[in-house]
Amino acid sequence: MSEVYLSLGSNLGDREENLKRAVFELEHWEGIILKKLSPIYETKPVGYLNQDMFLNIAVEVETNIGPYDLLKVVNEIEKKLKRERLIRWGPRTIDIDILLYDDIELKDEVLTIPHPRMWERAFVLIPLSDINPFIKKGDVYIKDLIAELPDKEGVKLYKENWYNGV
Ligand SMILES: Nc1ncnc2c1ncn2[C@@H]1O[C@H](COP(=O)(O)OP(=O)(O)OP(=O)(O)O)[C@@H](O)[C@H]1O
Ligand SMILES: Nc1nc2c(c(=O)[nH]1)N=C(CO)CN2
Repeated sequence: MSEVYLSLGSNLGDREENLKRAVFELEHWEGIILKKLSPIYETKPVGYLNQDMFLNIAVEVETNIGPYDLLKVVNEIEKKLKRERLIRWGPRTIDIDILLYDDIELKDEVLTIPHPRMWERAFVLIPLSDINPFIKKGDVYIKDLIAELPDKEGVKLYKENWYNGV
């Protein structure tokens, strides 16, 4: 089994319900074991600023599904939650990014792991550090990366203990 960390975000529709439904899908997917969930954070949009606030979480799963097939699972769950890609980095009911998959490094036209922008995003690293503060980029712990990120002020705790299924 592999240890995988995911980042989930929603800023369209019932954001919390979208996150719950996505986690429910992951939890009940064959070959995926839900291990840890972060609290929910409300976060200022980065990249494309003219959109509503996001709710973001990080999730740890164990899985025997390989990285490329896991991406297909992620895309299927996004489709199930009616994700539409209207504007790059724009509003979405749900977005699921694969952050880390064991210690593998992948970079091709389909999949890049570690996720290429995770280290510069407080909305990713703050929930991730709740799950595992010992994750490092090289020799640097993520809490020390967070301290340097300009968007860390835009990440606010929204709700803890928000999911009953785990
Ligand atoms: N680690 C990854 N996790 C999820 N998708 C990835 C990853 N690496 C590459 N991709 C590819 O990126 C494509 C576009 O992803 P998406 O439209 O969700 O980008 P985004 O989430 O809006 O922006 P960002 O990638 O900056 O978070 C996906 O269809 C997928 O093929
Ligand atoms: N706060 C926040 N900003 C974003 C997010 C997100 O999940 N949260 N996702 C993006 C594209 O993946 C772009 N910008």
